[in-house]
Amino acid sequence: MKSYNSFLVAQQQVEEAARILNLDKATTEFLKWPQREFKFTFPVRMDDGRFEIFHAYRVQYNYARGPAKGGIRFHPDETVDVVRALAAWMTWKTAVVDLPLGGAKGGVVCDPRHLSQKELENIARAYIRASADILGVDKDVPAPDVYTTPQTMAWMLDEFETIVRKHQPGVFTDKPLPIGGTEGRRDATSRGGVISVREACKFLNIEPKTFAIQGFGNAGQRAALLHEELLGGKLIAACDSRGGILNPDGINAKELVTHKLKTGTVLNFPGARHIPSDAVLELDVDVLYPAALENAISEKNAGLIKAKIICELANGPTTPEADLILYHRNIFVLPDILASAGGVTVSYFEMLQNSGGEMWEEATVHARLDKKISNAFQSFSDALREKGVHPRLAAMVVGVARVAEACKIRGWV
Ligand SMILES: NC(=O)C1=CN([C@@H]2O[C@H](COP(=O)(O)OP(=O)(O)OC[C@H]3O[C@@H](n4cnc5c(N)ncnc54)[C@H](OP(=O)(O)O)[C@@H]3O)[C@@H](O)[C@H]2O)C=CC1
Ligand SMILES: O=C(O)CCC(=O)C(=O)O
Repeated sequence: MKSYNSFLVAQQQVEEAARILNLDKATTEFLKWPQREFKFTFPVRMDDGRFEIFHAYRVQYNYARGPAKGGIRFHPDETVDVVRALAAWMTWKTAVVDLPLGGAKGGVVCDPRHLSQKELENIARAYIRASADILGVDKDVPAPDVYTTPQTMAWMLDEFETIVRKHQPGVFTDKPLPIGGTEGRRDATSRGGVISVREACKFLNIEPKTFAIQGFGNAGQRAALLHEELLGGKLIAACDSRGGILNPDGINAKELVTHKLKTGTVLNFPGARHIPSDAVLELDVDVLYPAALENAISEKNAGLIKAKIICELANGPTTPEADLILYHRNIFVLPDILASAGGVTVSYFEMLQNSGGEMWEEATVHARLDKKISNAFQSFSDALREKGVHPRLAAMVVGVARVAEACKIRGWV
């Protein structure tokens, strides 16, 4: 099977957008690379008394528009190139939703599924001891990503504040509420995605009656609940890393979330039959939500996809070859840098509340998020119409143009 280097994919996407925008050579080259990247190696004491050595990264891709921003992932397959790609996509994502932020991402090579809570805490704190000097409200602001949670942010914030010896809640977002988190952040990624599906359905004149979800963690679970609640559709299939389930008559999203939280998997959900995880991508549904990892949709399966709309809650789930196949098959891709921008948008609201000592009502967060995503969809659909390119390229054109403009105004290129 062909393997993908996500960073090469991210660089190719910049080149394509730069060509449409007629960017000069220096600007294009500058935007193809991270401005700063850090590699950390640290020992952590494990529950059995041994020390284990962990490798970790933080990539600050571009900060022309504001402090670098993006999650920290704990995953066994993490590499510097994956983190670079994720940091690049954060840069275009914050620009597409027009936030005064740059893009960053971090990662620790580890498998949380085989670590205790104490070991995870030790890793989180060690990561901050290694990186504290490059983080800050006006430098770089992390958040959770795959296999990290608000609890991870709480440990990281505590370690950071112990080092700097003052309260700095805005240095981490998607924190638990009692230490400065915001209402509405936990489901913000999925809420943003579902809002973008609502806008796409108006744009395409489609009714989002049935949907399937690949990946059933934070983003996937909340998408299941919110699609049902806001758009009224029926969930027919879902999967996680252990396998998938299908029930064409419909799966109650709330019951499936409860089942997943109780048993750790979507498997054995009453009334549904088992299917391979990847089969969830190929079902005949109105909307497909990839909500797991990169490169799930490639030239291998793009020809088999039957969804009308693909809403990319995951970062980088579709390869460039698949983008073209889907475009020519008239399947509408809501690209990650728009569809998954709800999370960072509400993270920005959290930063605003932390700096002003405010606590917004949940309804305020939801209304402001809706406005941001709806406006971003408008810029994206304008670019689609004006440039006549496939959806990811249209979104990239919006994001890259804004970042390039900020670099130029600063006199960088
Ligand atoms: N959290 C956020 O705010 C944001 C997240 N994203 C992106 O959304 C995606 C999911 O993140 P999030 O929900 O936070 O992460 P979680 O760790 O909460 O969930 C990840 C899910 O993906 C599943 N998974 C992993 N590998 C596979 C596979 N091969 N096939 C099917 N499922 C798989 C996991 O399965 P299992 O449960 O069995 O481990 C888990 O259910 C990532 O791409 C992330 O970068 C994007 C924007 C913001
Ligand atoms: O809220 C954040 O800063 C993290 C968002 C993120 O990591 C993402 O959008 O991929």
